[in-house]
Amino acid sequence: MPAEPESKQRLLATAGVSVHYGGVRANDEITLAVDAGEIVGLIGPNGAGKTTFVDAITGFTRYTGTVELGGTSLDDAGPHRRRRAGLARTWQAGELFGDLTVAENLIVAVEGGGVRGALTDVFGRRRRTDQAVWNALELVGLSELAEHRPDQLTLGQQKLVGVARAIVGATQILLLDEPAAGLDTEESVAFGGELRRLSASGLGVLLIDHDMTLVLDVCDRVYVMDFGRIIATGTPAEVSADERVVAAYLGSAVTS
Ligand SMILES: Nc1ncnc2c1ncn2[C@@H]1O[C@H](COP(=O)(O)OP(=O)(O)OP(=O)(O)O)[C@@H](O)[C@H]1O
Repeated sequence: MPAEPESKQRLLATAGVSVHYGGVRANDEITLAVDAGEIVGLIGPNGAGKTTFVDAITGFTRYTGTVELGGTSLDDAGPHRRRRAGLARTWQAGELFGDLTVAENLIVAVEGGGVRGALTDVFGRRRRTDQAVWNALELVGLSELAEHRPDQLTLGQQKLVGVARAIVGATQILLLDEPAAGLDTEESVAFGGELRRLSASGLGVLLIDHDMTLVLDVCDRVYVMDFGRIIATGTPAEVSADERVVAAYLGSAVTS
């Protein structure tokens, strides 16, 4: 077997991940990898099993198979330990707190325990949090908007706050579940540029989105899921030319 190129550092590796919901085989033997600095797409029709996969690897739903981060198994770890190990996710409905500033939205996420507890925490802990919050905002290019409220931001910027909120603290892999939903073409292009900048910092990104232009533009590799299985994988050019993928998902939208 050919050796992996030395420059690639494997961060996330799953093997044979399967999830059953009653009689539904929501994930069927999913084997997938994300390297440092890489953006990997996971696409497929509604109900294909994409969110289930994120739920499984982040420890929110039971699975069989194996999930490793940096060569260490996470299979016995709950969601909090997986997050502390460096696996971060966004949620499909990732609304921000409208009454809090951008920075406060991140502080609440990292410290938990409610808004008041987070904002009145002891001095030392706040300082560490402030640094982590600042770093996350820097990574998505929003540090100048830290004291703004969400309604003073464009929708694209609000989406980036959601990304920053997910990566506060040590993060190796970022799992993005439909992060560009609702963005217009221009905002989606700008969002994609920020994702590329973010991955260039060494983060591995798994991007789930129905915006095919975004996925095919920013991803290094793409996995295509249908009925819980991976039906194709390759570069954006390879998967968009794959007949099975076109039949299952892409239709004429991308090929035209
Ligand atoms: N908690 C659950 N209990 C039972 N069935 C579920 C549960 N979550 C998902 N499913 C089923 O598992 C299958 C995969 O759903 P999933 O939400 O993972 O798909 P998806 O690819 O993320 O879809 P979408 O693109 O619409 O978000 C579907 O048949 C769904 O109805």
